Amino acid sequence: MASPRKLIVLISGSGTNLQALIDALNTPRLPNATISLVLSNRKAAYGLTRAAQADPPIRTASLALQPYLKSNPGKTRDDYDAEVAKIVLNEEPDIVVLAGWMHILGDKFLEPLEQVKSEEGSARKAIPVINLHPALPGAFDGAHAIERAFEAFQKGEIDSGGVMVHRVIKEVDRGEPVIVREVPIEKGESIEAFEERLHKVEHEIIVQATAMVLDEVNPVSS
Ligand SMILES: Nc1nc2c(c(=O)[nH]1)N[C@@H](CN(C=O)c1ccc(C(=O)N[C@@H](CCC(=O)O)C(=O)O)cc1)CN2
Ligand SMILES: NCC(=O)N[C@@H]1O[C@H](COP(=O)([O-])[O-])[C@@H](O)[C@H]1O
Repeated sequence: MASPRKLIVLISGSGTNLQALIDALNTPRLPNATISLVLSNRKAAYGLTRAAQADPPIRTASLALQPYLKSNPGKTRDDYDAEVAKIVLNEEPDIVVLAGWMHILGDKFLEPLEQVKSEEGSARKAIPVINLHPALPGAFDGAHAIERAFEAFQKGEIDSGGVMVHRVIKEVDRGEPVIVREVPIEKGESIEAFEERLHKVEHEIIVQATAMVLDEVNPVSS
């Protein structure tokens, strides 16, 4: 059997989508795959506990922006992004999955992943980065998308929310969609009820999209 395809998962919070990926590892939904590292930009993220409690345990790391800047006087957000890229590239992953990673990544992260050098120094293919976003393409880019969609529904501006996994580019949430799923909002339902249905869809598509993009770069049969 070929060596397992390597995921790195970036998180900031509870990690329920990370858990969906963990639960799918080496099943027909995500065959011959391993999560080599879970990186959080918040050290208190419960997703780090989920990774540590996985069987087998998954390596974790955390690097928060503000403490990084405080302990490295003179360093900038770009330096932080470059450090995140270094951590990621050190793992030599097949794919990077942003699963609730709440930090906008700049060129100092994106560029090194676009031009990964092989041992001989020749450029080889990019490492894909995908992101889970709880909105339809172009609807509610950025943070707090669920709340914004629900509010727009209350105002009669939309009748459906949605979820997508998209490729990550510099423009936030504007990368090519990999999977898009509408999640209708029901009249009179609470935001909690809407969110619960939406998260269920997230937990499905994050696994499906990861498997799809993994198969593009390192097919399971290879
Ligand atoms: N270059 C890109 N970086 C990121 C993308 C992307 O598409 N391109 N997706 C985001 C995920 N995301 C929405 O899907 C998102 C996350 C966070 C923010 C944001 O405003 N972050 C603030 C800090 C907010 C906080 O710490 O609570 C910031 O980075 O200054 C917007 C969109 C991940 N990165
Ligand atoms: N803009 C990015 C964004 O809002 N991402 C959202 O963060 C949550 C992470 O949940 P989790 O930590 O339980 O996986 C998910 O709902 C995901 O769509």
